[in-house]
Order: sequence, then C-alpha cells, then structure tokens
Amino acid sequence: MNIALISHDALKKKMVNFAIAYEPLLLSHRLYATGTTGTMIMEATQLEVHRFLSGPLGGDQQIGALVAEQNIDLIIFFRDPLTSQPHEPDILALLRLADVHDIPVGTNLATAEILIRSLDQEGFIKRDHSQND
Ligand SMILES: O=C(CO)COP(=O)(O)O
Repeated sequence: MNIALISHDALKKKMVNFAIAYEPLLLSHRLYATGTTGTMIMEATQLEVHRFLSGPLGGDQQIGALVAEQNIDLIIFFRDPLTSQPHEPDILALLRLADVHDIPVGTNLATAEILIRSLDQEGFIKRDHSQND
C-alpha cells in the first residue's frame, strides 16, 4: 500500500517513535512524506521514504496531488492542534481531498495505531495502483 506520513514540528518526535515502533510493518509498504518528516524517519529507521517538499513549501499539496490521483491508501498526519500553521489552507485542502476520495486519515497517535494495525486485515480497502506503477 501507499502510505503518507506527515507531522508538524511539535509532533515529529511522536512520528519518529511511531515509525520505529511499526518499522517491521511499514517495511512492506511504499512510504511518502513531507520533507522534514521523511528525513527524520529515514535517519531513525531503515525505512525508504519518498520525500516531497516541506509542508510550508508545498509538500502537503504534493501529497494531495497523489491523493487526487488515487495513489495514496492511508494518511498518517500528526497535526498540531495547538499551533497555527502558515500553510493551513494546504493542510485543509489535503484533508478535503482525502474525504473526497475516501482515504483513511489518522491525525493522532491513537487513530494511527488502529489504522496501521488494520492494514493487513481483510476489509482494508486496497486501491489498484497497477495503472500508475
Ligand atoms: O508542515 C507539514 C505538514 O503540514 C510537515 O512538513 P515537514 O515534514 O517538512 O515539516
């Protein structure tokens, strides 16, 4: 599956710990991330992450484009609910597209854990990437 990993600064440590904890599971998936989040995950794990621009520079929008093309199956996005972001419109646009295309989004650790553990279970919607590989 194609999984997008994104985190705001205050939650990057949480994202790195999440990636470390679920590294064995994440290893068998294709990972995408915004710039800084992806770099920190790659530094802390053996995971290969396709990194886009940093969020404030357009990374959320780049991932949004993948969502629009139905190339993302799951988004783990640890949003900071306590700090306003200069690129808030980009963030909302990404979440809107996820709803448009019915893509599961985990915006906190508790939800992310439920989603990631359900990946291998029957019933998790697998999208057909064959046309885009
Ligand atoms: O700002 C972000 C998501 O909105 C994350 O971007 P970085 O991973 O580059 O910090």
